Amino acid sequence: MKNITTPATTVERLPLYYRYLQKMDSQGVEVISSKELGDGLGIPSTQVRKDLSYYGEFGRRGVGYEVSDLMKNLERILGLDNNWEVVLVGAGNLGQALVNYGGFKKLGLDISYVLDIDPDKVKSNLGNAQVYSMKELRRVVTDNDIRIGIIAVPSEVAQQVADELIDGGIKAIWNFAPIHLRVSEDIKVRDEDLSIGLISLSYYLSN
Ligand SMILES: NC(=O)c1ccc[n+]([C@@H]2O[C@H](COP(=O)([O-])OP(=O)(O)OC[C@H]3O[C@@H](n4cnc5c(N)ncnc54)[C@H](O)[C@@H]3O)[C@@H](O)[C@H]2O)c1
Repeated sequence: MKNITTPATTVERLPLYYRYLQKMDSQGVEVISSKELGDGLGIPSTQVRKDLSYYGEFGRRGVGYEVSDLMKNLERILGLDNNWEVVLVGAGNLGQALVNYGGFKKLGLDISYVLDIDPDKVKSNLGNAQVYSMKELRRVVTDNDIRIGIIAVPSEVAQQVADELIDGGIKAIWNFAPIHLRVSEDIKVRDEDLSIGLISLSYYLSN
């Protein structure tokens, strides 16, 4: 696999391809061209072909890609064939919305464990997950060999929560708290800030 030099922008587009293929598959589409795939996502077909070429030779010239075959390859490339169990810290407004969203599970990403510091929330159920006390963090993470954690706590405590997750064995963090987390190089952090999307729309309307 040539993904050592794969540009980050290509990696960001792979989930879009995968999701679109899932949609096409559910509609019974068996073969798709790079043009159809690109048109569905607003991405030039040349870019689609280039992105996929980092990972091998998929599809046939003049015919296109077999949808199920390309999906399987993307599942492998994206690690979605692993069926990751995910731990979420912070059963507040955002945490509840994330747990209740059914789309992650369809991608093989299951928010199976939720932790919170609030005793009123501990032992309650959130979606299919039970809420655990923070005292149980290490046990939950190590016993279940969980590698991915989501942070949905106030920013003042996010670093401390990140440290606790990492101590427990978490290797990748999806961080929704609006702070920059300090972590060692072997930990992958993905910051998510929905307000940036809204602010950028405000910017475009103002300029
Ligand atoms: N990135 C985004 O787009 C986005 C959108 C909304 C909220 N946020 C951020 O997500 C975070 C949560 O927002 P919210 O609206 O759900 O807040 P909230 O107050 O509704 O929920 C926070 C939860 O974290 C728990 N908590 C507090 N300290 C904790 C600790 N030390 N350990 C474990 N749990 C702890 C609280 O008990 C509560 O259940 C905030 O940092 C907020 O800024 C980000």
